[in-house]
Amino acid sequence: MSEATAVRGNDSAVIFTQGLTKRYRGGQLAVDGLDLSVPRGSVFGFLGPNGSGKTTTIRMLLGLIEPTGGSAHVLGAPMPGSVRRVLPRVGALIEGPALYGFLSGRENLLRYDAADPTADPRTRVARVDRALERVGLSAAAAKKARAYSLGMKQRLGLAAALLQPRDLLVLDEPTNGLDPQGMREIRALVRELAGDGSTVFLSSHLLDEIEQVCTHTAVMHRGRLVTQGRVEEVAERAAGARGRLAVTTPDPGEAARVLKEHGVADLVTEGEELSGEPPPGDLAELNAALVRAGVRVRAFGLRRASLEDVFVSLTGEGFDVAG
Ligand SMILES: Nc1ncnc2c1ncn2[C@@H]1O[C@H](COP(=O)(O)OP(=O)(O)OP(=O)(O)O)[C@@H](O)[C@H]1O
Repeated sequence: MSEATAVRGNDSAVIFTQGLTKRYRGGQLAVDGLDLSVPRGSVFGFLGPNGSGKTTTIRMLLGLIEPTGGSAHVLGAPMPGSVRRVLPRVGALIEGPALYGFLSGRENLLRYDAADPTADPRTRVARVDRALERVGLSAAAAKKARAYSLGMKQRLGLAAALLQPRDLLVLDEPTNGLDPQGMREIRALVRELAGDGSTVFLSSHLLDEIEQVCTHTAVMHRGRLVTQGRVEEVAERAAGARGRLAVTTPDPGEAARVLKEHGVADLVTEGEELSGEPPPGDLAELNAALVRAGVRVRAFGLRRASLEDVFVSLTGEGFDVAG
């Protein structure tokens, strides 16, 4: 059936939850019966609008709060019971890194490394320099952290998560608050980290971020899982295997008539762009029919459904609603 089932079968899930649930003391059901399966080596995008339960889930996965129901396994071990065994193998960046503003970037990392009882002090400096280099902060390493931009602070947080080799990186909204350039840089860095073989689990409320960076995704809505799997599969599953037909033309009225006549359903016209459900059969014929009718076609093709389409079709709501 789904990717999740396959992963369960071959035991390669780095994160695996069953019925994971968190009800806060005030009664708020923040996460409701979550079954999550994160394949080894994936860049897994945990997607949902603000308030959909992402941070609560991450906090449970890292053993920072106790679930009120269900179970969570991280790197094969139950959480929060195995925190001591699991956390040294997990690099985490949650809710912005905690930094000392009066220390330089390098000094912050040296301190961070010194707080890790498993870190060998003799190799500390080399380790810190390698991490700084990895995130592109070598040149700014001597600057005080308070003079860092938000993007540089995020990089420094990532560097802290990378001091040791990690099997899993957990990043909670790593591009939150960054300008477009900062976002691009952090995304490129995440791709690079994933290329090194660790599994990356990142949360985001940005659909295009997940589409650009991730191999897999799980979509949350009001504490519940809406769908999960490979990004392309998730997009296809909800919108039908073929996606939507998209036509650009300066003759939208005539184009709409021809498309309808040829069985294109759910037709939407926005200026010179038309889109609709493609009819069965050869689309080349449809294109030829447009041209025969005198429609000047600028572009004609199938557009893959976006994660936004998926979210809207599965929840009946736009993505911007807060849970
Ligand atoms: N400590 C808490 N006590 C009570 N309710 C909480 C607590 N933390 C979060 N919540 C509620 O639980 C729900 C899920 O919040 P959570 O922070 O997990 O969502 P999120 O998807 O991470 O959103 P955001 O991106 O805004 O952080 C929200 O309705 C939130 O108000």
